[in-house]
Amino acid sequence: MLPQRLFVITGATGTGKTTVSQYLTKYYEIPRVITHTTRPPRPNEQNGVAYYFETEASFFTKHYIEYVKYADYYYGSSREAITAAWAKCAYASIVLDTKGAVTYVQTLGAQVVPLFLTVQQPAALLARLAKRGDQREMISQRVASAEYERDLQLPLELIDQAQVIVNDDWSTAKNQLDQLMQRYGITKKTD
Ligand SMILES: Nc1nc2c(ncn2[C@@H]2O[C@H](COP(=O)(O)OP(=O)(O)O)[C@@H](O)[C@H]2O)c(=O)[nH]1
Ligand SMILES: Nc1ncnc2c1ncn2[C@@H]1O[C@H](COP(=O)(O)OP(=O)(O)O)[C@@H](O)[C@H]1O
Repeated sequence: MLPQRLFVITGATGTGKTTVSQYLTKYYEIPRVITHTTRPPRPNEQNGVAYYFETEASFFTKHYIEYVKYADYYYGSSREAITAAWAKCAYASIVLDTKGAVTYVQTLGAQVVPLFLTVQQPAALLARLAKRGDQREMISQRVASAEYERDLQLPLELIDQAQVIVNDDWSTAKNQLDQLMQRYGITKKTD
């Protein structure tokens, strides 16, 4: 039986975490663990697909491995959700802020494969967020947050552990992901 592994995808807003998780689902059939948030949905985000969208009252009725406050909203992930993803597949991915990524490495140890996404010029992220359809006030609020600033840097706790993916160019990042999947013996399903 394959060992159960969790690809923890982390990095600042706009660096491509969701894009990477969608790529792993589409081409490697790796399901993403859906987390909970009190942030309002963006255009095209569906409840139960992008996140479980919660009110502050409903958020605190769930059982979390960890939860964080990020740019004024709560985000949390449950052990039940990971167990459900692993029931479908030996591998799963989850998209977390760097604080959550560190907690996962410390809690699940070798089962976690952290991927840290970055870009050489963080200023380029603003245009990506606008193109994604984020509202201007939400972009300003996000980039002004201490969490955004923090997540631009690889945390000390992940320095020897994380695969760093510089996502300036998507085809280069994709190649790096394909090589990583090969190393874990995970075959590409479609091209
Ligand atoms: N620690 C933790 N972080 C989460 C969780 N769910 C989402 N996040 C992170 O919260 C941050 C904000 O997410 P979001 O508002 O969707 O912004 P995005 O990074 O621009 O897509 C991102 O770094 C997400 O990876 C969670 O359950 N726990
Ligand atoms: N290498 C890239 N070059 C240009 N745009 C990109 C690249 N990778 C992702 N994007 C786009 O940037 C936006 C933010 O990516 P996303 O995956 O939503 O980031 P995150 O989940 O980290 O906030 C999306 O519209 C996505 O399509």
